[in-house]
Amino acid sequence: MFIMNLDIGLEENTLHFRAQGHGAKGQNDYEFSLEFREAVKPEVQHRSTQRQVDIKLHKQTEVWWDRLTLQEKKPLFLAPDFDRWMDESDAEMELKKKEEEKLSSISVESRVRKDHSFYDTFHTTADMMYFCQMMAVLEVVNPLLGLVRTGFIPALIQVTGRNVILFVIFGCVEEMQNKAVVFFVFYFWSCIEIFRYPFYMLGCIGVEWKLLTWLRYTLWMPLYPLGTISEAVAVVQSLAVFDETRMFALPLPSFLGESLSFSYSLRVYLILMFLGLFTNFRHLYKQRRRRYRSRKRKQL
Ligand SMILES: CCCCCCCCCCCCC/C=C/C(=O)SCCNC(=O)CCNC(=O)[C@H](O)C(C)(C)COP(=O)(O)OP(=O)(O)OC[C@H]1O[C@@H](n2cnc3c(N)ncnc32)[C@H](O)[C@@H]1OP(=O)(O)O
Repeated sequence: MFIMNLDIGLEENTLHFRAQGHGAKGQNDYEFSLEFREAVKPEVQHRSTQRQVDIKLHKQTEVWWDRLTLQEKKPLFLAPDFDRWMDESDAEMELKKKEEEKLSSISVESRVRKDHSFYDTFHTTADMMYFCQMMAVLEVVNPLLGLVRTGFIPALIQVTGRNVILFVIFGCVEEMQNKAVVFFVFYFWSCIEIFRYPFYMLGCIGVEWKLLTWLRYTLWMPLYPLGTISEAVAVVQSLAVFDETRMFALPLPSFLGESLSFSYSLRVYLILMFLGLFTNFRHLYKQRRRRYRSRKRKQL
């Protein structure tokens, strides 16, 4: 049978079908209308093959219907497809299953959304971080001007190290901005500053809180290595991106090849990072000893 001139539509909850078919008995017109018992969604999907036309409609609300059509008497041509037939309890089960699937997809979605906030640290905090790190340049300027007794080299190592990570690795490489490592780097940086800056502020008005002083001179022990390790992870993760995008690649004379990837500079930087960690760790350890030794002497 060949089906031609197919015309299917839905008007006022009534399905209209019209087509011409060419089969064993020659050419025939086929036509029917079905008014549904309850409201159906206005979208009608249909698919026709040489043998049949499949029409798919969805109920407006997924509830059990006592019968399909508004008219009580079933049209003669209408026969159920028993492969898909469901009685009321089957339908209830199906609805329950769908409801459960919906609920579990909502909870997965909200879990994913929560995870997103973890991966979205950069976009939510970058502006604040840029501002703070630009201000942090003063930490290098202050000892130079003799305003504070901070070690110049340790301050330079710390500020330069953080700025390379923030402005170059995270700021310039979009692929890095959604990575979880951003969260860890920012977290370890911030953890110490919550105590260090209030310690300085109180120092300016000649106040000392013992617990705050202890935290300022102790927390760096776990935080500095953790901070440096997270920074190293960020640098390692960015190497491939620099290789691929050729961003900041150094142009070379043609006999040496096209360009030298920035990732090579970063490999050298990785070594400097651990030298920087060692220098600052030693510096902070000395500062701690000086602090507590001088206090003990004062107490004696
Ligand atoms: C040459 C460039 C080479 C580049 C190479 C790059 C390699 C980079 C690798 C770096 C890798 C590490 C990156 C960083 C990671 C992290 O930060 S992880 C998180 C943990 N971090 C920390 O715990 C470090 C915190 N930072 C610091 O402690 C300091 O910034 C410091 C410079 C490292 C150490 O400072 P220090 O010399 O001990 O001095 P101060 O604490 O600053 O104190 C000196 C005295 O001055 C007073 N003072 C200082 N600043 C102020 C201020 N703004 N206002 C008021 N007073 C201040 C301070 O109170 C001290 O006074 P006294 O108490 O009377 O001694």
